[in-house]
Amino acid sequence: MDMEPFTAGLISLEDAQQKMLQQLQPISDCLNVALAEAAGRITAKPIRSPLDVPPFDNSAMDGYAVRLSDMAAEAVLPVAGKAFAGAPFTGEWPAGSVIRIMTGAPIPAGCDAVVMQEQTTQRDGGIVITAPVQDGQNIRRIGEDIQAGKQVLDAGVRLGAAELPLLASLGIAEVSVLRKLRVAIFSTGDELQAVGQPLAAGQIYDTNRFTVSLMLRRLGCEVIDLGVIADDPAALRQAFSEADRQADVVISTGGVSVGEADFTKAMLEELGAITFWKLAIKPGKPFAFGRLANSWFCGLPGNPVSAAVTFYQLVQPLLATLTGQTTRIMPLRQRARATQRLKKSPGRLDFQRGILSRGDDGVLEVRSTGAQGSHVFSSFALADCFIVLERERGDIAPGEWVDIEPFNSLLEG
Ligand SMILES: Nc1nc2c(c(=O)[nH]1)N[C@H]1C(S)=C(S)[C@@H](COP(=O)(O)OP(=O)(O)OC[C@H]3O[C@@H](n4cnc5c(N)ncnc54)[C@H](O)[C@@H]3O)O[C@H]1N2
Ligand code: MOO
Repeated sequence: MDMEPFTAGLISLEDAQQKMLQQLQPISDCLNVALAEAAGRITAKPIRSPLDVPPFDNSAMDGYAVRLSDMAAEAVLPVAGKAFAGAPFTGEWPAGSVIRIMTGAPIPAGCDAVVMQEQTTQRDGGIVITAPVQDGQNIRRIGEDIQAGKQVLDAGVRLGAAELPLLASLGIAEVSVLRKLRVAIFSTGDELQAVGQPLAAGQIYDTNRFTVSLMLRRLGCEVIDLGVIADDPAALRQAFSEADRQADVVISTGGVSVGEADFTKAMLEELGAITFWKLAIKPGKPFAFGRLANSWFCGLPGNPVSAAVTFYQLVQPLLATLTGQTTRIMPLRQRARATQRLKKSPGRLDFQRGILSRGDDGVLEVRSTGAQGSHVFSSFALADCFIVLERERGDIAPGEWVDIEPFNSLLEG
């Protein structure tokens, strides 16, 4: 097979993820926050419902509350009163009559069923029911959705628009969440200039610290930004130590390959211990992971696409695991049909950037964003998914099936 050179000895993404995640112990420090402040936070404990939901039997329809014993063909039933959501019927309910009832209103005592308005006609100052009535129809029973005491959320759940309204519906005003993870970041490279400053000859703008800090904030972390560190062992040693003192996780970018100004891996070996270095993925090969005295260390490659891809594929599951999350740790993969030729050298697992669409036959299809170099960040701005191409595969022909991972909120606008 025409293997890409220099891929022997690289570890697979799955092995790397497993080696990394199995070492981690989730944090446990927690605090109570008001529900309105809890978006993006992670539950520290399972949450149980203090209430039955619904809290009382109520009507699912606008119509009439009836007793089955009052039902008779063609009978004209007078309306004895009204029940609204928030204003129950509390009077006497004479035999042979019905109660007008609105959706959400408490079911009057003795009521067997609710008949929707459309299945009645008005006659002689009362109503006639025009369809058969089943015992219990259109009544939403107390506790039908959630019973008091039932666990509604696990520990380790990120609170978003699906979870917070549920807690609001249960009247839970405060929730116990994990403290934010503290993540220290720095970029390495003598060539890097901060955005907003003019570029001198040979300089480029620091993209990676922007990417990493944005993704960390989206994941709800507290970011400790140590700036740009020169390609100098003494400066790096100091940055590593300062970051390790302050953070749960330290993330650097650049200097992790084999060049003469690449000191990241040596620093990790000097101040801590390497778990692995060099993955069989493209982009992102020189990613390094290990332990410092107090924190976990991720050395992301300098190329901007490589830094973003390794953050997405490795740092994201690391942060999720450190906060006790157990579901949706890995990006979801699906199959799609390639609409065009995709260039691929065997040897590494490729994460190419793609654009999804539906074919005329309704099948999910994917096309490339174009140039896939690990310095071509414009490939992200056009893309809405990764095209994940297995290690051993070569070029993909039009019509072949490929794995895709739709971008999650880290990469979406
Ligand atoms: N002889 C070899 N050379 C390289 C190999 C290899 O296996 N053997 N691997 C290549 C791969 S793959 C990658 S990825 C890069 C990663 O290198 P480093 O992590 O050491 O990164 P640098 O050399 O510092 O920078 C690479 C590239 O990216 C630019 N860069 C760095 N930081 C930033 C930043 N914060 N924002 C924007 N751009 C950044 C930097 O200027 C370089 O152009 O190594 C290959 N080489
Ligand atoms: O594998 Mo490196 O991350 O291209 O470009």
